[in-house]
Amino acid sequence: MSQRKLSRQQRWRVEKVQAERVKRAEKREQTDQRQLAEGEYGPEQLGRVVAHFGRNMEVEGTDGVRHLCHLRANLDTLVTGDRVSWREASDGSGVVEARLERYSTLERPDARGRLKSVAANIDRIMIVFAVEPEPHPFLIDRYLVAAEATGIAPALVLNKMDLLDEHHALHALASRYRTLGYPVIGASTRRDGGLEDLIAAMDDTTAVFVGQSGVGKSSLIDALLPDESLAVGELSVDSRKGRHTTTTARLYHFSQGSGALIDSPGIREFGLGHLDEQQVENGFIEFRPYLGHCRFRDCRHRLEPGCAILTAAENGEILPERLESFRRIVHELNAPPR
Ligand SMILES: Nc1nc2c(ncn2[C@@H]2O[C@H](COP(=O)(O)OP(=O)(O)OP(=O)(O)O)[C@@H](O)[C@H]2O)c(=O)[nH]1
Ligand SMILES: [Zn+2]
Repeated sequence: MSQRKLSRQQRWRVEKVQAERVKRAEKREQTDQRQLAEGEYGPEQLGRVVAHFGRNMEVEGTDGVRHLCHLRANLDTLVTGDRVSWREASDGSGVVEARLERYSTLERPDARGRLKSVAANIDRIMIVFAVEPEPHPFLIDRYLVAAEATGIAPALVLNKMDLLDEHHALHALASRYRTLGYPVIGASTRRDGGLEDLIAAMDDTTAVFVGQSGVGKSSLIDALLPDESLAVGELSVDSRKGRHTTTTARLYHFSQGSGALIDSPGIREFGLGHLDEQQVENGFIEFRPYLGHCRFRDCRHRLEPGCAILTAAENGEILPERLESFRRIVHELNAPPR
């Protein structure tokens, strides 16, 4: 082995030449990769995230076919319901290149109490209540306020119509909400054609179903979706903190009509989280024309003189039941349950 001692200058020159070689090689590789990518991936196309697991997701193309995709490194995390631009690889998998702007998001607090998006581009929050368990108007109002705070239009679904008799007080309740401007859609999973109105009302929309336990959300969803679609949704995910099971929100298409549903246990619990006082005020849609017209700017609509909300209630423009719900929700905010 010949040992040649290089002068400092020689060594410097060799290093420089080598560095340039490395640089050229890197550049060539990048170009190769780009060419490879151009060749390997098809053209950009639109799609929708129908399930996601960290940086991997299922994307449904405009042809309705689902592809396992990964996310380009520089993109933020996506959520179910996101509309994306993606490209298909020769093996049927794909890469998501960009996210289209979201027109709505559903958020839930994470373990640390920070709000996190769980689903995007939802058109309707379907608040399910039922003939039994007997619905409490306060709870319906609570869901309505939470829905209004998202900017996503709520609708009410009165389920178990097969148990409803003609004189039932629920007719009055339904008409109260219709008068406020909310659609109230009757449904029954126990009656032929009992879901027709619901299917029609949800055409061309992506919805979520929320509502208290026992109102029949699972039964409705089972009846609306094609048989094979329910056994999915759970996936074990490795994270640095260890292995745990997460349940992702999933988008399903109805077997009839053109409606779709995004569902997960977390989404079903929507509406029970924290709201601030201003969201509560604004969540009572019939209060809106009066807000800002009270004598005191920080009026809380209790006993204050010159309160526009109280005056409207005295004049019959705001129902006493709704004012009562408002007070109860505000009270809960200030004295949260233990
Ligand atoms: N009579 C009648 N019963 C129904 C109807 N839909 C659901 N049920 C019954 O109501 C009960 C509750 O239904 P689920 O679908 O489990 O209700 P859920 O809202 O999913 O309840 P959680 O899973 O606790 O959130 C079950 O015993 C159903 O069989 C209906 O349209 N009519
Ligand atoms: Zn007031």
